[in-house]
Amino acid sequence: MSSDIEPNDDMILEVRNLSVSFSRGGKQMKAVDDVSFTVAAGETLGLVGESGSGKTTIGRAILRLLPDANTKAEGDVRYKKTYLNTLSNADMRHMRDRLQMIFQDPLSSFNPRRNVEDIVAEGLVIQGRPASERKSRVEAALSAVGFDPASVAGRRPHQFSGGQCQRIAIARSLAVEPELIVCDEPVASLDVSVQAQVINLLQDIRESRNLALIFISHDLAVVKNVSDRVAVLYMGRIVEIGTGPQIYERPAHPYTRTLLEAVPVVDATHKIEPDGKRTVMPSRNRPEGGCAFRSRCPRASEVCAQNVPTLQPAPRGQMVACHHPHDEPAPGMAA
Ligand SMILES: Nc1ncnc2c1ncn2[C@@H]1O[C@H](COP(=O)(O)OP(=O)(O)OP(=O)(O)O)[C@@H](O)[C@H]1O
Repeated sequence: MSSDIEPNDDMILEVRNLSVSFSRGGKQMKAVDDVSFTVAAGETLGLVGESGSGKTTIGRAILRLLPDANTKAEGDVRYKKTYLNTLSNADMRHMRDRLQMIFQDPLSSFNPRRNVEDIVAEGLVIQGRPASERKSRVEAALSAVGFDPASVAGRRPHQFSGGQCQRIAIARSLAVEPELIVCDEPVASLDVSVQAQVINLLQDIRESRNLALIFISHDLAVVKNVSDRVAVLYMGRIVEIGTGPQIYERPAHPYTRTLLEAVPVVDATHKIEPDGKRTVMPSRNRPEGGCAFRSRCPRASEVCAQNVPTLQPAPRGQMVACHHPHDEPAPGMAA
């Protein structure tokens, strides 16, 4: 059986055994723990998990955008034949033409004194492209995200809505013609109607350019329609990874089911189970040994406290890290 973490011919990105820890007050805190996955050309991988599960850290680690001072990253990140983790800072800067990242709050990444044309041209200036080529590439990128270049190029970022700013950020990424974009919660701060527009835009661009996307969200529903495969993260580890139908129709991990049922979280330390019981959530410190989800898991048994579950093939073909995976369809799904 082919595994979701095994490379294939179309694969352009391979993340293998990635771990990231931050030092805080003299202590090491592991934000990402032994994560492996691949992304193929033109594929969208959804990366889902609740706040603090390590999604942004994975995205930043791929592009080497983590702060050096308090960060320790281990493992390999391979883009085609190049191990990004071994590159000099200068070579990595060049590599960012191929791999880009967009963020939840694009406005904060724009220089407010610059106009849209200069913002979209930023990567092209770093590449040393001549002015005439910059102009035509900026126009093409702005058109690709649905703007009339002549009417927006001279305006400043604060004159645009949140959705429009995200489209400018997407145009800035597209201008350097990347092959992969990490989209970190790109619609989380937008109105629902605008969310759909931005998601549709990303889909269209992906299809027309055979772009690969890593689409980060805390919400499984948001990534459902955009992802070919979905990886579910819990406390820095992938607990389940598979295709859309595997994850949404037959989720095998109890945590994936919790996310799908959208159980309301009361506060940071308690949540309400479907039967109304309040469950204490584990602290951000990973429990020693065993499965990190066990204190929230209705299926937990003794073995869950003893052994860390590793990703194994589930009957429906996805990979799941659980000692007691589900095999029945999700509630409301046909068998
Ligand atoms: N630069 C940093 N220094 C110290 N700790 C950090 C740093 N960046 C992230 N962390 C910690 O690492 C853990 C994972 O954070 P991360 O932002 O990757 O999670 P996330 O899943 O993207 O969450 P969110 O959806 O809230 O952004 C968190 O506990 C966070 O506080």
